[in-house]
Amino acid sequence: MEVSSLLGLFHCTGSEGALQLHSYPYCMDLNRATGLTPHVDSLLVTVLHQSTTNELQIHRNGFVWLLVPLVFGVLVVNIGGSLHILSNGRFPTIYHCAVPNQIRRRISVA
Ligand SMILES: O=C(O)CCC(=O)C(=O)O
Ligand SMILES: [Fe+2]
Repeated sequence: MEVSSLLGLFHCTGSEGALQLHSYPYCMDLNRATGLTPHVDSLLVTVLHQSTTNELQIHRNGFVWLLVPLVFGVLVVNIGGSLHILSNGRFPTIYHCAVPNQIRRRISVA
């Protein structure tokens, strides 16, 4: 399916989207901090920049959480639930979360 067709389904006019800024203060006691709880993104795609720490985790094979490596200058693309449905699962969405760091504040832009 062409991107223009997908945008047509959502009645996008070419400038739809949202910018989310996340700041996770450091927390020495991780039992007292939740970060961003496990979820799937709902829209087509999320483009994420992790600036300081690699506390983004993805859920694989139904039981294991993997850390997404922090690579300088690299953006993470999360497939959203809408794209999962529209592509009949060809582009599967992924369950993910962000946990706080014990010594450094985490900042991300999505
Ligand atoms: O801060 C992060 O790394 C995760 C952000 C996220 O999952 C989102 O904005 O949907
Ligand atoms: Fe997300």
